Amino acid sequence: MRLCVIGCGNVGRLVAKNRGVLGVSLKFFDRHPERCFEVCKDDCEVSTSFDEFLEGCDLVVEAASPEAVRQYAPQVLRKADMVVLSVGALMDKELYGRLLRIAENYGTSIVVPSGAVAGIDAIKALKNAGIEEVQVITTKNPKALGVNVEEKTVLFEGPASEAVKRFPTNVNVVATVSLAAGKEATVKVVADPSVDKNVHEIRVKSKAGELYVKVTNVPSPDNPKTSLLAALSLIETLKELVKKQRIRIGT
Ligand SMILES: NC(=O)C1=CN([C@@H]2O[C@H](COP(=O)(O)OP(=O)(O)OC[C@H]3O[C@@H](n4cnc5c(N)ncnc54)[C@H](O)[C@@H]3O)[C@@H](O)[C@H]2O)C=CC1
Ligand SMILES: O=C([O-])CC(=O)C(=O)O
Repeated sequence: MRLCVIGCGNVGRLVAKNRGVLGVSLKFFDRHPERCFEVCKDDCEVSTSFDEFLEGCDLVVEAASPEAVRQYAPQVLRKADMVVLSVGALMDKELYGRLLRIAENYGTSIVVPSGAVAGIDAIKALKNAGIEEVQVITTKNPKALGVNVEEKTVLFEGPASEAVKRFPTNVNVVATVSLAAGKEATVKVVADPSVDKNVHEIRVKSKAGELYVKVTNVPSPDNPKTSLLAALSLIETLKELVKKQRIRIGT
């Protein structure tokens, strides 16, 4: 199995480290190819042309940016299944619809890992009973959010589709929650100098009950915006996709 990864940053590096566990051969692409040469050393391939990168891929992982989803997903889905981490891009209804149509026509799939949040399994299940309300509060250190504030400050309040535009590489989770719920989440983004974790609180009200989930994530050492859990969630998703599972746990 050849796994092709767009993005040689923090998450791409962790995929490379887990190559043995996944039992795949790896090929990387990044607009900064030097990052891929650093990640790969001698034991994986690096492409500097996207067309060449796509050749022979069994599964493609996007671990780059929402812009990369817009740029490459239409081409990828004509050839292979694609795991998308920059889920915020899918809040664009036109792009979302277009990608689903391509996937339908070419028999491929888009896979969205739970990423930096928990509870996606229950949200999906609750959707079957009808979801009335979905809220997400994301709190991070100001440095992770790229702002300089001295005290706890609400930076944004509004719908998920606006939140992902304002913070494209900080709140992809609100898109994942919205897609799982089939309803756009209302979002609050908070910068708090007293926190050194990436905290996401999810509240869902449904006819089958209420859900409150809080994750307090350790940031990745190489990119404080991205929780370690997001990369670990991708690794777990990839294990399920590349290896024949004799048992599947969770919805
Ligand atoms: N779904 C989720 O729960 C989460 C998603 N993420 C997202 O996952 C993605 C990867 O995260 P990290 O590895 O921490 O980011 P990173 O910034 O460390 O690495 C991203 C790499 O992708 C490359 N890249 C970006 N746009 C590109 C493009 N258009 N074409 C080619 N290369 C491009 C960059 O040069 C960089 O090397 C980010 O978009 C991040 O926001 C992060 C955390 C949680
Ligand atoms: O990793 C996190 O805590 C959340 C994040 O950056 C995102 O959703 O884009």
